[in-house]
Amino acid sequence: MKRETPAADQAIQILDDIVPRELYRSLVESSLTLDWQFGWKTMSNPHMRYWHHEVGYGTKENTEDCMAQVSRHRLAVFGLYQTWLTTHVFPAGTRILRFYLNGHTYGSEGWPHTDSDRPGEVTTVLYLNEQWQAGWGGETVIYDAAGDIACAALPRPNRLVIFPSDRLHGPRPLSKAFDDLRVVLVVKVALPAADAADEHEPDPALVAFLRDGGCAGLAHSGRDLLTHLIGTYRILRRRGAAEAVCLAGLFHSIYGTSIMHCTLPLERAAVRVRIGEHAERLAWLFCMMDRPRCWALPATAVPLRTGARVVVAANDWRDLRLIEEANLTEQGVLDTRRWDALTHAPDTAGAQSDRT
Ligand SMILES: O=C(O)CCC(=O)C(=O)O
Ligand SMILES: [Fe+2]
Repeated sequence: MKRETPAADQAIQILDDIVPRELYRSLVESSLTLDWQFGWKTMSNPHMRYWHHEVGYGTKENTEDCMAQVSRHRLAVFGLYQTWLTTHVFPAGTRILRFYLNGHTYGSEGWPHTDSDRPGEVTTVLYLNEQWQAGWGGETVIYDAAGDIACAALPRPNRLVIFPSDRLHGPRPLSKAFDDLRVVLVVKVALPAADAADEHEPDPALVAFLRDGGCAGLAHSGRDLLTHLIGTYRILRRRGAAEAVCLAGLFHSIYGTSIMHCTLPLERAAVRVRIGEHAERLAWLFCMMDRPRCWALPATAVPLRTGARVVVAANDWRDLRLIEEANLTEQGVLDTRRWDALTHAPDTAGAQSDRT
């Protein structure tokens, strides 16, 4: 009986060369420096063992966002990749549940499995081998409901495969002719529920306060300042940042900054009443700090625009960097070099809070 070729499976996407080239190269280079552990297994066949490096510290049962752990990895490029995924591939409100790399050699195999049985979750597989020959095998195969092959993707360089996590899938064995490590970067996400669209929006009363203060009339990064502030708030919410940090992000340049000189009629006391003392102080510090110079300096002597120096507490310093990262991401100007400077700047923050 002649079998019809199945129509393209809409739920599966194979995307070539969409990860920015510099980011991809950096991921490949980073994968060569990792401490790999052998013995990772797929529950569907525990006899099959392979190499593994965990970045997101999640498990299959995990439903919590692990973006913060990914950002804390020694290699900043993983944070950069998750930022790219959650701003360019997935909608606002997407949570990252798993983030790891697997390595297979000839003889160390995976096995067909599902990643989750919860609906609304999606698996992404990025191949990190810089060349691939068809004869080497190692395709990621995604099966249909009848257990037949719906899609087979060769692990080609800079190829990203995306499919629902509840679909049966797995890597095919490698040929003996392949004498290297097949490396995949796997990120599993939970898409936002359709009715949770507003979860990442700021309080309309605060937006009205900023608009009344003149933020909508002030040009910023090709748009107006209010749009930029709301975008920064959304990014921080997506990252799971604390409420005060998100609010500081929403107000982060209202007093002017070393880059943007503005004098909006916004009184510190009025802002404090609306977003709380802690958030206001973070916003004020962010405006006053001599950025970007301060990121390369220790938090024990943070230079302000006035020439004074203050001591910033360790937690506040980390939160201020998080705001800067969201601020630059929102403007689309965060490149690897800037990210590294932010995340690897001296972290010798002061023990007590500044009193400015
Ligand atoms: O290596 C692959 O092709 C698939 C990886 C995978 O399915 C997983 O890590 O859950
Ligand atoms: Fe999987």
